[in-house]
Amino acid sequence: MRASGLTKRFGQLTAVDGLNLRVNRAEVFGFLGPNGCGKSTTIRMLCGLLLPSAGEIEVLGCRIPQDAEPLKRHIGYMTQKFSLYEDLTVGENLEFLATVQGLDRREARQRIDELLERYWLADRRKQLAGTMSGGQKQRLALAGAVLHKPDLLLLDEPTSAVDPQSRREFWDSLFELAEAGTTLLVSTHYMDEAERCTRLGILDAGRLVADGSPAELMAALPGRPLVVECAQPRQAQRALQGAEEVIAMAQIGATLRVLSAVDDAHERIARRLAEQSIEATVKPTEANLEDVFVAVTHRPLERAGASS
Ligand SMILES: Nc1ncnc2c1ncn2[C@@H]1O[C@H](COP(=O)(O)OP(=O)(O)OP(=O)(O)O)[C@@H](O)[C@H]1O
Repeated sequence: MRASGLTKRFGQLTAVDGLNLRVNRAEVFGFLGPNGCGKSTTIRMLCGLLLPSAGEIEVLGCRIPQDAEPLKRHIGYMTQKFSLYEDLTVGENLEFLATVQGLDRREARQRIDELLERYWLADRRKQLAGTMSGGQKQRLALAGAVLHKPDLLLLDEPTSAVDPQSRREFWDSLFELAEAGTTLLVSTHYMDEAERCTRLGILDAGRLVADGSPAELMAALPGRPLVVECAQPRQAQRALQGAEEVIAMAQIGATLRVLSAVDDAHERIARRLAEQSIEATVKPTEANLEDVFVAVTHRPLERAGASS
């Protein structure tokens, strides 16, 4: 999948701004970014549901939007909001989708049986979809999205409404699909999910601000992360605000994570805090994706993942 100069304007707002993107076959490409940075808009353009204001898209050898119709048979799309029929049973939802996808009756019956088994839904076939838990609904939505064996699956924050255990199971299912050759593009707010992607694109205000494997992004981090442990992390954050050696800061639980580009940051930060009579321990720490996120978006993670 390739996109170049991809842009979407809604009136005065440029939601996606000149995005260049390349996703290779069987890759698990993660889209990471704060709320409203343009992830959903990009995904909707990539699967031909939304017309770009400018730019070119090529998916599985087809040009979007010109060839969007034949491409629909080869791609699957799953949104963060449950979009199946709550007043139909699990089985009826899949049967309906199989009809929409043009599967013949025998083929549909076989495929539905297979997917109900694979996604642990076999004993829920007759249950109304609306009465299932968040995790079960997402498994059903995934079964629906892969019913026609798409080559490319686009998932827009598929795990935002499910608990950590269900998220892990859901990701196991995604890797199973990738292993079988499906290309996956998945947007997420969660760092643990981002870490599992083979490649990541970080979006901020409609622009791609980082692109690479999690290891590459961490290696390219400008500077070294430090952890400041003190009784009042917010007070420490205020004391370091605007300091020239600080690239970015984020409060993580009871500690403050500080990114700095200078070699003697450790001593300089400890001195600044001492000058303001803030008792703190400053320690170097291993870089993680959260640091990359904070460095490229200049936003703390809590705010980025606060809603949806
Ligand atoms: N149909 C629309 N009309 C007007 N503005 C829109 C429309 N769709 C999206 N936007 C705006 O475009 C921007 C990007 O929205 P988008 O939903 O793509 O972000 P996102 O990164 O998916 O956010 P979230 O993580 O909250 O789902 C936002 O400012 C949003 O309000």
